[in-house]
Amino acid sequence: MKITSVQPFILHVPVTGSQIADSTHTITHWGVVGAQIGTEDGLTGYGFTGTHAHLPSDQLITRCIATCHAPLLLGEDARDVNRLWLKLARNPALQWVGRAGITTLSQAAIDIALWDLKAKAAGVPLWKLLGGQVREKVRAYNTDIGWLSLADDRLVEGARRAVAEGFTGIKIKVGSTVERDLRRLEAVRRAIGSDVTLAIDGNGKWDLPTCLRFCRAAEAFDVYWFEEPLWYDDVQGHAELARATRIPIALGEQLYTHDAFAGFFQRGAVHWVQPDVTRLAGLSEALRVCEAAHAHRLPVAPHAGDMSQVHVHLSYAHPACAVLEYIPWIKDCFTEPAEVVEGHFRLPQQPGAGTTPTAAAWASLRQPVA
Ligand SMILES: O=C(NO)[C@H](O)[C@H](O)[C@H](O)CO
Ligand SMILES: [Mg+2]
Repeated sequence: MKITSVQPFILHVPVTGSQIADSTHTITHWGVVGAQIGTEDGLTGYGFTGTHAHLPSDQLITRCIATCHAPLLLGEDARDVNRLWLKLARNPALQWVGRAGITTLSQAAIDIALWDLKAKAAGVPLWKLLGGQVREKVRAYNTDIGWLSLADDRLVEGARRAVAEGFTGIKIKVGSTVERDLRRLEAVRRAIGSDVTLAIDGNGKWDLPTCLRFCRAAEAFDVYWFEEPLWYDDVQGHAELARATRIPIALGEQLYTHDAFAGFFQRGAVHWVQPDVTRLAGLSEALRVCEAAHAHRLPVAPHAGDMSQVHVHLSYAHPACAVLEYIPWIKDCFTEPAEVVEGHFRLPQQPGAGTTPTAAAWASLRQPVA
């Protein structure tokens, strides 16, 4: 299956309600920045990374795809996913400028497109290619009702709505002030009752004293996990917090390599592991993180950088995966949207990795790649 073309693309897709915010980011669109890989036998694979739709930095990624990674792929056999992953990740010049960052976001799009091709060539959904269904259902939790930009009453109303729609888990954002966030956490727990899992996500904003003060009070509300409480690379801080609170610590959406996860595993600084194929240079590295998490008996909850289009396949096929994030912004851009029915992700049926855009999205949402 010889690679004959590698074309970058950028789609900018509106978020729910025109703008959302967490403790660190305020965005109006999600960036689907990817690669379309053509082969001599007519199959086309699609892969993408996830961004905050900042066009100049999206174009850094597409330039990396077009000028750095594409020349390493043309003429190669698309089935050689492992060999090509190493060829790109260990290319001396590219390794020198970026073992983490633009080059890994660019490689994420390439690697996912190669897995899409592999599954399409086999005529099966990716979860089948990864070894088949290891669980009957994949439970969803809804993040799209928990933004920090929502007023208290809208937050509580959205939590109630998600539960009424069948979600058995939700996640709300924290990272404003301890007092405000505790008030919102209590109001949401009161509204949804004790049977719905309620996670919180700080997106790395607070320092350790603030987290310690918040967790002391927050433990009363049965918090399912505290996601990214501290700065993304702060292993020591997360290890101290993990020992000081009964609230499980979740992290991983900002980590670029399985080595970065290893540091948190070794220090007991994480309980819920959140790899993201769109940041980890693709599915190939995310699988290594899932294997490592499983070896440490830690559950995996992949981050929705792909809005779960690819992670729904991973979650059906890998024994370490336990629950999956639901953010619906981009699902209708794809020929098989990652859908949630009665609180669980539907099992994908189409051949491929769930990354094939619809003609309408391809035509209406495309942005210039250079
Ligand atoms: O942290 C997250 N999920 O767990 C979300 O990806 C971020 O909140 C969004 O990208 C908006 O910045
Ligand atoms: Mg998060």
